[in-house]
Amino acid sequence: MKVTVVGAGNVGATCADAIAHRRIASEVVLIDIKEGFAEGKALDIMQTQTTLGFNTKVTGSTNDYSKTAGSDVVVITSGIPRKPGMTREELIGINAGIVKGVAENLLAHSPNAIIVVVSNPMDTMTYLTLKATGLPKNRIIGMGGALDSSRFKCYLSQALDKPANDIQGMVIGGHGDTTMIPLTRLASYNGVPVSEFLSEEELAKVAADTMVGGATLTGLLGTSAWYAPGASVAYLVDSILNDQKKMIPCSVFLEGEYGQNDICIGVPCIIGKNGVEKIVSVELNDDEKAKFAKSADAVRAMNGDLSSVL
Ligand SMILES: NC(=O)c1ccc[n+]([C@@H]2O[C@H](COP(=O)([O-])OP(=O)(O)OC[C@H]3O[C@@H](n4cnc5c(N)ncnc54)[C@H](O)[C@@H]3O)[C@@H](O)[C@H]2O)c1
Ligand SMILES: O=C(O)C[C@H](O)C(=O)O
Repeated sequence: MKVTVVGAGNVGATCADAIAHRRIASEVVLIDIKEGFAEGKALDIMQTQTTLGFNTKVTGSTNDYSKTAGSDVVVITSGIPRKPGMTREELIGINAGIVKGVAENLLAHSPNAIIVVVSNPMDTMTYLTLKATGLPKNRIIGMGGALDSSRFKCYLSQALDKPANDIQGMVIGGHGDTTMIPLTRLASYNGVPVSEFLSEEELAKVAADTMVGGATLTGLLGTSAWYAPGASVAYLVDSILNDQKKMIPCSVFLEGEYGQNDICIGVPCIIGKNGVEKIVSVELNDDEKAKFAKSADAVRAMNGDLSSVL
């Protein structure tokens, strides 16, 4: 199985590395516009083959899309990241043009690929990719909810002082500082609702920390995060390539689900070899429904700014 990752920067290279060393695909192609950059990252990853014990072939290319031909999955991470104090939404002006051009180049060489969109503002970039390519909605998946949910479980594990892998939880809604919806009501510690162990105030703090999880890291690092984002993309790609049918919150095109139409936003999905195989309808309470509608309004307003590229 072949995966192309566009953008050999922090997230793209970390994702390629995770796909290779976890043996998720037999071949990974990294591609970037910066001369020699993707080739260098690929060579560096290949030099971990014997110490990490994998056989995935990783190659790099400077803007030559013929090298990406026949990819089963393509991941778009190209574009600029935010700096401290910025929102993801402020990236739209530069990233929209990049994502649209990249998606067209990818499809010309891999007409059957499933596209995973990572570049921010991710929900709007996912919508743009869907509209610009005209591909069926099951083949366009925005990655954000997998990352936000892993941060949610990390903060829950710290508040509970319990192992993160014993915790279940999900974040839906937009992938934005104010649009994310950590579903604290449904989170559990080995099946026991976390509300049995944490007060309302403690749960509200976990939710608030989760929502600004990306901004907190951007403040600490001076640019946005890459280890958890890269690992989250690899987790999603694994579910596609190995037909794992995991339930992962992803930004996908809605046609009536969760009361929304003509929008890409985070909802729980079954992810397998056909991409989005099912959108799972979770019964939300009134407060969660109101938050989801508000989140969708904000994402839809951002989509309105795509008129110059669509
Ligand atoms: N969805 C998520 O959960 C999530 C998580 C982390 C980062 N991101 C987003 O991913 C994007 C990348 O972040 P990063 O930290 O890797 O940034 P980065 O600057 O480290 O890497 C981006 C790379 O894209 C390349 N690039 C730019 N235009 C290109 C083009 N037309 N074709 C090919 N490559 C091109 C650049 O040369 C650079 O190497 C940002 O928009 C960031 O906000 C999203
Ligand atoms: O925070 C960002 O800008 C990058 C990414 O969306 C993240 O959540 O880490």
